[in-house]
Amino acid sequence: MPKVLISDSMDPKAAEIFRANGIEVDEKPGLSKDELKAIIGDYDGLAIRSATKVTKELLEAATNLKVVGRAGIGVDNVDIPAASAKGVVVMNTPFGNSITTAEHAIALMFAVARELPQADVSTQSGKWEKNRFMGVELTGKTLGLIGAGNIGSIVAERALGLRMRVIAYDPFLTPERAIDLGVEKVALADLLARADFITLHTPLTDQTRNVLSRENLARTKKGVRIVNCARGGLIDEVALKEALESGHVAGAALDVFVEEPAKANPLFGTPGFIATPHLGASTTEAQVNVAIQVAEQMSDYLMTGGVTNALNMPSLSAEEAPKLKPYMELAQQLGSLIGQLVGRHITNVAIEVEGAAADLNPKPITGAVLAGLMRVYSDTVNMVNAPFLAKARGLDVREVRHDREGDYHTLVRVTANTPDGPKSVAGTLFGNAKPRLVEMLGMGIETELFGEMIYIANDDAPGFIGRLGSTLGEAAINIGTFQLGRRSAGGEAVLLLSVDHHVDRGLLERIKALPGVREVKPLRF
Ligand SMILES: NC(=O)C1=CN([C@@H]2O[C@H](COP(=O)(O)OP(=O)(O)OC[C@H]3O[C@@H](n4cnc5c(N)ncnc54)[C@H](O)[C@@H]3O)[C@@H](O)[C@H]2O)C=CC1
Ligand SMILES: O=C(O)CCC(=O)C(=O)O
Repeated sequence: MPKVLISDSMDPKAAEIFRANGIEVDEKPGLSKDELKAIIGDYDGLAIRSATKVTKELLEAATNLKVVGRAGIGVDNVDIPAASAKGVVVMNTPFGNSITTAEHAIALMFAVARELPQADVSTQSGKWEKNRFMGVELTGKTLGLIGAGNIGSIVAERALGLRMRVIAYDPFLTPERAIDLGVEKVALADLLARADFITLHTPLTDQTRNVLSRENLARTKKGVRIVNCARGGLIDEVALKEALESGHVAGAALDVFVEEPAKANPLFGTPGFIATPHLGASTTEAQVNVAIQVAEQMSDYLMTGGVTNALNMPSLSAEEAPKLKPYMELAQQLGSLIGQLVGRHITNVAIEVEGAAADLNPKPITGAVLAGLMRVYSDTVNMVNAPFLAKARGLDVREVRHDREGDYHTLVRVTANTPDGPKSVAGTLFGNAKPRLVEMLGMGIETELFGEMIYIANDDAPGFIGRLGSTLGEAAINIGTFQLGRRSAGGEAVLLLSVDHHVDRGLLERIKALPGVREVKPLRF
């Protein structure tokens, strides 16, 4: 039974869903880094929000971990390259809290326009400072969105409803989408110069870090009001404090900070400044959404291999997964066979699909071929880390999709280029479900690939099979299946046999010494 740890506070629905799926679950929010490291080795899955930091160090201790699920959007608390290298899938829930976070941005925009928190503190302290709190209307003002993805788009929609004019800086926003949203796509400099309000909705990346730097803050319109419900690090906090103090920025509301939890921050106490403790996603609705979604996605992966919203491997929809599963098994077997045949001498690999296979998403098939192939380098390789391992080894991978109709209704062929020339293997599915090898090194041969097998290349000559049978019999090795293929009568032949027992090196040497044998290799699937 797989085990999942929920290490941040999460709606109880998550644990319910894990249990309903036959997964054991422990809920331990608030563990220290060392406490988490000490127990993480027991778990197959880790469900988190933003407090848990999934570092390289934690991943090294996570010897059984298969999946990290982020109940939320931002994954800057997960070292994704390290997770990928370890073969751990990282998933998020990209939509569950978008409306809630957009609403928080709108709420902060109102709060900063009318200084609501400051007015509340003043009023409850017995002052009646009607003249102190002179606000501004949102109607007719220009809102500048930095980032117009899911959350930015919802903010735009709401702001247009409030009769604001919306301009957006987002290099990935297409002109068509901008028209659909009713926003004007602008350059950053234009946005800074024109916006009365700026809200930020991008992830924190090397490109977005400090997007509101000291220089860019200086380029904003005097009296601008700024809201950040995305990530700390998008704004230079010290420069923002100084801009608030000088009056260049009239107000700022931040939900996110460079250092979180933000127990102390340069901005605290600055006039015109409002803070919330990373509450963007904190509504009952959003927390239920993300808890359900993350638990369903993780359960699906742990119990069936289905992949949704993964950040480091191709997704497999519930519709695609059953169709792709036998292909992935076939692809993994073919990758494994070619890897075992040619060892580490591969410089590039081509994965060709034709017939029914050509209509499928090629990425999972490629991932599975590489997972099989890269086993020659590592025992811990899987679909997640195989493409990274292949890249690290400088393996050039090509996907080819043929429209032609071949001899088989569906076919996957894997060709590896080696210093001795190209070597290929191909397979099909019997009954759309059972993987079968149908071609090996250019010769037709039909067999399942399973358990312990022996590959022999030999001269096609009378008496060979008898001698081979006797050699195996003398070693008390029982043959399970036995398949032959040959290039031409009396020419090169290949033989694939499955055996019920492990074949030791001595026996392989004796087979190799038989007359007519060109090559012998043990295979394991
Ligand atoms: N405060 C909170 O509790 C929450 C914060 N968030 C934060 O909000 C961020 C945005 O979330 P979504 O809208 O769902 O993500 P998204 O991926 O749908 O949108 C992000 C947008 O940023 C744009 N972008 C990327 N690089 C950019 C750049 N250099 N300059 C300008 N735009 C750029 C992208 O093109 C994309 O349209 C998340 O990454 C997360 O960090 C999300 C949920 C809750
Ligand atoms: O889980 C939370 O409260 C934070 C949500 C968040 O920041 C995100 O989804 O990116």
